[in-house]
Amino acid sequence: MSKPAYKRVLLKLSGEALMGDDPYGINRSTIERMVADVAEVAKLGVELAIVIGGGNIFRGVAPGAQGMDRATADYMGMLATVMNALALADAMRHVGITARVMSAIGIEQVVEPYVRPKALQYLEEGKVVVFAAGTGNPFFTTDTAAALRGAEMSAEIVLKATKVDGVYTADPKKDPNATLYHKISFDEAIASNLQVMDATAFALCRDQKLPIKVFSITKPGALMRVIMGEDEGTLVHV
Ligand SMILES: Nc1ncnc2c1ncn2[C@@H]1O[C@H](COP(=O)(O)OP(=O)(O)O)[C@@H](O)[C@H]1O
Ligand SMILES: O=c1ccn([C@@H]2O[C@H](COP(=O)(O)OP(=O)(O)O)[C@@H](O)[C@H]2O)c(=O)[nH]1
Repeated sequence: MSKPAYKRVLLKLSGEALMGDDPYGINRSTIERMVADVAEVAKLGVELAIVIGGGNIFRGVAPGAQGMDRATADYMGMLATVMNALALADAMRHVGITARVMSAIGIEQVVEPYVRPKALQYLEEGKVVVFAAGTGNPFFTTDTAAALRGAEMSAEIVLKATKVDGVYTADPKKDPNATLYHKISFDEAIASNLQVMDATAFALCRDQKLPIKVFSITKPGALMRVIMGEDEGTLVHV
């Protein structure tokens, strides 16, 4: 049997993908399907660190946040990721995977704080670590948190599981003529201002020589194919 291509990965799960076809929130069958994919990979012995987004919850409260101070709205967004992280860890428990949630902002009664050596220890013990609250700072995104935690955990690659199946020449949701890249360099992605990930995340990964794979979370078996090093999604490389 072929072996996984990676020993340790940082998986960024889109918050917005969690809502499935619902207008906002967490869709039960969607999260169960995502967790089934993750469990399959964890059972291969691949060490999994996960950063989860918050767009699915934050989008629901966004109309009420209009005109709000940006930093305050961002803290609400970070709290949304904590809710998703708790839901994700609980769904993993249901399928026999031990997960630990660590938060970048202090809310000790709810989840333990992020402590790098502790996170590394969990990974070595074969537990899945779910990083909540992004970087803990407003004006950042969970994509940047994925780049940061990926570097801190010495992950071999950042896997961005999103709603599209890779990086396109333009936003495929807006431009029907956009074509998919098989691979693209960080410099090219930044210079072309491709919006699939923010420039801060791209720059951090480029400087740390941490490659990114962008692929679809809704496509059956895509995560496993990425883990096995098969041809799937787009590789963003140095
Ligand atoms: N050049 C591009 N290639 C692929 N996707 C793009 C591009 N430009 C914009 N996008 C959009 O970026 C979205 C993914 O980024 P984001 O909204 O941050 O998702 P996530 O919730 O996964 O973090 C895609 O759904 C896609 O519509
Ligand atoms: O380090 C971070 C990470 C996230 N956020 C806030 O949390 C929200 C939810 O994260 P994101 O949009 O990245 O989630 P996703 O796109 O994956 O659903 C963001 O919009 C920001 O408002 C933040 O302020 N700092």
